[in-house]
Amino acid sequence: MSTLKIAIQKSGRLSEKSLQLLEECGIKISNGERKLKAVAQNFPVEILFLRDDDIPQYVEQGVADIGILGENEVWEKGKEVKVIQQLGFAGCRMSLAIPKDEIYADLSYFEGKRIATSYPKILIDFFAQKNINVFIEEISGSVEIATSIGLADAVFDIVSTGSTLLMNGLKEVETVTKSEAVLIAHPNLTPETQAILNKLLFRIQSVREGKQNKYILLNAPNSTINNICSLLPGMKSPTILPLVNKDWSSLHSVIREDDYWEIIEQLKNLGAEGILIIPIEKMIR
Ligand SMILES: Nc1ncnc2c1ncn2[C@@H]1O[C@H](COP(=O)(O)OP(=O)(O)OP(=O)(O)O)[C@@H](O)[C@H]1O
Ligand SMILES: O=P(O)(O)OC[C@H]1O[C@H](OP(=O)(O)OP(=O)(O)O)[C@H](O)[C@@H]1O
Ligand SMILES: [Mg+2]
Repeated sequence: MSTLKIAIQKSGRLSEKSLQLLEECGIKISNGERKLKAVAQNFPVEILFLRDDDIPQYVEQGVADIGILGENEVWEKGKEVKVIQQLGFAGCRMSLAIPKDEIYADLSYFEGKRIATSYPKILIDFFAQKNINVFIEEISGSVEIATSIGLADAVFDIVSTGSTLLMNGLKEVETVTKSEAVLIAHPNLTPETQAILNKLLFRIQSVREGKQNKYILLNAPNSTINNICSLLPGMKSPTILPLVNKDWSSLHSVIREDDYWEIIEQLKNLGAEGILIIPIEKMIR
């Protein structure tokens, strides 16, 4: 029987969330300490635990069928792989930073400067597009230290909270791009592995939709229930149930996580009471 080979990061920023996603998709993996390969007990997948930098190459070669990694690594490696799904975690930006006391006006600051980075390809492409000449110092980690040790004039690296830059006396001056974890696939999967991938994608989609939405229950006077329904259209339409108090109803619906603080004010103004917002584990439209 065919299996889908999934490459995930062995240890690092993406490891825990990648495993968690597979578990939320109902895939049971028992990875013994230090094992680099695991077979799921209840779904035809094999997990390969790798360095994230190597994942694009393995997926291009077909050693792994799919992989989970930061989109930044996909751009940097430039391999022949398909990005098939944004995964909504490991969100970060890739920025240029310079010593905090430097005066900065615009990108022309970087003309002729030395920039330390672990992402030379992304940076070369960026400055080529802007017609600015820079010298790149490629290093594989601790990039933010480069200016203070005299290796470079500026750095280009991943930024999330900005605290690494701050601790190293740097300021962020340009965001070059934004990245998050993505699922990539080999461009030509066999029909059998593609069928397993389709099942997995369906599960990922329902987990992601679940996270992006909330179940909402509330009580409201019958006089305003129609107005409330138009605020909360739900998946098909809201459910309305009578309360023992004949002038009131209970309404059940689904609301997007991003919208609910906004809408809750309006619901309260329409007389809604006893509003409950409940997490959804999986959602299938
Ligand atoms: N501070 C951060 N906030 C959010 N996402 C991040 C952050 N740092 C890195 N990432 C994302 O996580 C990915 C993996 O980062 P990590 O630091 O674990 O990589 P690494 O040191 O290259 O690991 P490996 O040993 O597997 O090569 C990055 O490519 C990026 O997409
Ligand atoms: O803006 P911040 O929230 O401070 O995050 C940014 C830092 O996070 C990453 O490194 P990581 O901590 O993963 O260490 P690494 O050097 O092992 O990659 C990245 O390379 C930055 O250094
Ligand atoms: Mg790496």
